Amino acid sequence: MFVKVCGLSTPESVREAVDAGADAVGFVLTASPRVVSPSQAASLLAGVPDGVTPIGVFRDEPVADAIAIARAAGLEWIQLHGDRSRADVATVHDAGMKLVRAITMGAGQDEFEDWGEDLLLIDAAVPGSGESWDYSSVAALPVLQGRNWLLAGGLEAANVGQAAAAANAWGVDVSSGVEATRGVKDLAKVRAFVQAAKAAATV
Ligand SMILES: O=C(O)c1ccccc1NCC(=O)[C@H](O)[C@H](O)COP(=O)(O)O
Repeated sequence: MFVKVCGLSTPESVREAVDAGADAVGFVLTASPRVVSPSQAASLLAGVPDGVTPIGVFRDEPVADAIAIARAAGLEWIQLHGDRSRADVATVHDAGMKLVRAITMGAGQDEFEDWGEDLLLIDAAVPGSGESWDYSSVAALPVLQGRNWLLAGGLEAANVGQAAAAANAWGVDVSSGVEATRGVKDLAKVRAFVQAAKAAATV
């Protein structure tokens, strides 16, 4: 099970996620209680070893702005939430970067198709809100079979195994479920989440 821990803003939380075995870490570079500046993201990157993928997270920014900000932070992967097009995917790849394309569970059928992104992320209606949804609603979608995609929205250590199984997910992403208060990561919750996700059955 691929595990991403998102919304990290301190060296301690990066270290905990990495030591626990996370495959990817997310730095939010858009308006959010978890926002970090490009220079903060750049210094947090120092704690991310080879083999763990650091990802810059954006919501409604034009794709060119997201690319420029991510570059300034030294990031090669970006996660784009909001209204996106196939052309945006090409723009990210033309810039030599990799893309996590985030959609909501209620997205139209076309958005679930493979647009050539490197990873798809299926999230709750409001990203980073901690809201859960009916994870089983995507389990049998033919368009997701054999795809690398991440389940997000309302996950925590206590439900990640069941949620991933219900959705038939390839990987998972968490933010709110590993926080003490909004925007403040709880290191014990980070570790417990990664361990629970890694112990869950993989598709
Ligand atoms: O975390 C935010 O505040 C945020 C703001 C704008 C766009 C994306 C944002 N977060 C993305 C994520 O952290 C994850 O992809 C996911 O939505 C986590 O959701 P949850 O575990 O329910 O907080």
